[in-house]
Amino acid sequence: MTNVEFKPVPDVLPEEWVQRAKKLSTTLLSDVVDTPPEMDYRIKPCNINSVIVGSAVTVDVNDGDNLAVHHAMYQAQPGHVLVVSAGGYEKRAVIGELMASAAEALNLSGFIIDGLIRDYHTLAQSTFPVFSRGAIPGGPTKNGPGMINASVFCGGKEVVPGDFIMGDADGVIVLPRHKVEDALTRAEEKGAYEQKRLKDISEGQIKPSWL
Ligand SMILES: O=C([O-])CC(=O)C(=O)O
Ligand SMILES: [Mg+2]
Repeated sequence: MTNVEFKPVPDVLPEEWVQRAKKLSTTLLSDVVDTPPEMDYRIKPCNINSVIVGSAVTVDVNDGDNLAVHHAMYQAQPGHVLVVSAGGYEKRAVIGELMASAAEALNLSGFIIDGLIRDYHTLAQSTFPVFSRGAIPGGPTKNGPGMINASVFCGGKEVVPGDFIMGDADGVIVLPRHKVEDALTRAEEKGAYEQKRLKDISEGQIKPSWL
């Protein structure tokens, strides 16, 4: 018996969305949606080069406890992002290099933690995406309780299981699935405009035409 509760695991994202998003950025997607999609700006990647795109598997934990995160890792499938609602707790880490290594071996897409991590030196050099509010030496308890795949708040944003998650050096955004197709198309258009502007700047046409 465990004191961790489970709800159904959401679908992964269509691979086409993942590939299109990986050519874009959180800033381009943020520019084209009407409601601010960002989590708290302090949730950042351990490795500045990390890019994460995937479908949210949510985990709700008590302060500094990670029992439910362990369970969620073995429920999730390749293409899932583990979104851990850890209440911004600042006295213990929720995961470290052992859990990140196991998640990578399971081909999960990465972690978004509304709390702290440890083993930062390793995670800062790892290509496996881990986003958090920072690092602390103290480790988690493993007592539970916890809830997997209920709607949660993470970094001030509601995350519904299966939501589109993207993170990069600028932070993490969350989109409900019904907004993704349109957002990708509009972000691609904005991206093409920005490429054109950069080319113009490099060729000496510095002042934008709209000014
Ligand atoms: O002990 C833990 O659960 C967290 C940790 O340091 C690791 O995953 O390496
Ligand atoms: Mg460790």
